[in-house]
Amino acid sequence: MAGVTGRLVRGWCPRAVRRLSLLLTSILQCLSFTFLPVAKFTQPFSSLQVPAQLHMSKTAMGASQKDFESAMNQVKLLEKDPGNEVKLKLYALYKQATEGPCSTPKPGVFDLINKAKWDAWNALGNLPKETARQNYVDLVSGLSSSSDSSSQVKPEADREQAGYETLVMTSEDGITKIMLNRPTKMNALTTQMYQEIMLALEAASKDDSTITVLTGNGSYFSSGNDLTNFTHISPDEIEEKARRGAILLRDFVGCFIDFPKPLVAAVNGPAVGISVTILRLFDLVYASDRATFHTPFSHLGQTPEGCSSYTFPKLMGPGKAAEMLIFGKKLTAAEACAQGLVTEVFPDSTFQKEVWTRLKAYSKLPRNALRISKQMIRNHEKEKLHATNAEESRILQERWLSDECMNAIMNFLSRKAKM
Ligand SMILES: CCCC/C=C/CC(=O)SCCNC(=O)CCNC(=O)[C@H](O)C(C)(C)COP(=O)(O)OP(=O)(O)OC[C@H]1O[C@@H](n2cnc3c(N)ncnc32)[C@H](O)[C@@H]1OP(=O)(O)O
Repeated sequence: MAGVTGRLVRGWCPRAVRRLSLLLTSILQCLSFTFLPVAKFTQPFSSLQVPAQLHMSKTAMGASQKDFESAMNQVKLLEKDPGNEVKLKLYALYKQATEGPCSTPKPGVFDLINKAKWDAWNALGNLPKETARQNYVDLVSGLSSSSDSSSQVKPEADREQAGYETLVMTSEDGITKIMLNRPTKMNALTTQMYQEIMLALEAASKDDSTITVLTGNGSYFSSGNDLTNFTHISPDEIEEKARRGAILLRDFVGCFIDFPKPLVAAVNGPAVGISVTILRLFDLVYASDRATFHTPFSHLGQTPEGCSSYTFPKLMGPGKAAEMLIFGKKLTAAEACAQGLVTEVFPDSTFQKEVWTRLKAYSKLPRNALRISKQMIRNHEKEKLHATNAEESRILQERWLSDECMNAIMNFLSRKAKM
């Protein structure tokens, strides 16, 4: 070590050489931690949760305390992460079986994980302790057998993460891919989808991957907010729905603002509304030349979100931002690239191959350096982004109650009926 340092700094004073040598030694020590093998995933889920609908099959007999304890031990030995949804079910059943119905105060909206756990437990209502215990045992037994069989066929690196209904989440080659999966509805974002994306981002931020990618299944990246989110609401519920929608929007966009690792959008096709505005919160945006970028907010009686009222004028100047955000001008992929919204455009025929080859190469770069550099670039404006997000959500809450907005949504929904 001292020899290497000595060669590097020939001609320096001995004290400086000693200091540099010490510094290099400590850097190498730190790096050695980075290369330690990742411990096998055996995180205990004992504090986590079986669905209420996991019927009453054996409930009449009831699982014994011994069966229950043995199921808790089995959970700790699971080799495959059963996914967030199942973990939440395990958690809720465990709490119900041991403490009875949920009576603790509801965690705040920003406390995402504890709120999801509280919601799952609370959803079990007055399910009797014995039934919860039996359902827990049934669920774990199902998990153990499926984990036995799946481990024989699926390689560790390519496991699809269970528990999402509107997404497909996979981790492979240091890349976690979150794929929007409602291709027949152009990946329009339902309330459930916003929530699942938040959970997926939370999981991706903590997993071993280097890069996280958001993409769409089918011909669209996403057609934005699902306009049916605004339907089936009785007049006395409207204000409460708008209030909750604004909270959901703020939390959703907040997850992108705070995401700690390099985040890439692989825009496989047209993008509309919120799926366009959040792109400025990604570190790289790769687009197929078939993609278009459309924010028809005024047409819908709505206003910009995803921090675009701040990021777009800063990126492309107020005039170009106004064309998009106020007048709803749709950009081609090449135009979006010229405005800096898209990093690079690829021919649709080679989009997948080129993007994934590029990302696989990037994912081999030192993970911590990528993460720290991303945070250095992003930290400057985080506060401003959160303030913008809160303001945009507040204004949209009012817009959703306006006649302009309601009429525009009714027009869209009645369009098919008129055809
Ligand atoms: C709490 C969060 C708030 C966040 C606020 C966000 C603001 C926004 O995102 S605003 C943008 C909202 N999105 C739109 O305005 C797009 C609406 N959709 C369309 O204009 C067209 O569907 C589209 C141009 C995307 C595609 O047109 P086509 O190629 O003609 O396909 P179809 O219209 O036949 O679509 C197939 C199928 O999907 C349904 N669909 C598509 N997008 C949406 C959507 N955003 N909301 C609800 N449903 C959507 C469409 O109705 C069709 O369904 P079926 O009729 O049942 O086949």
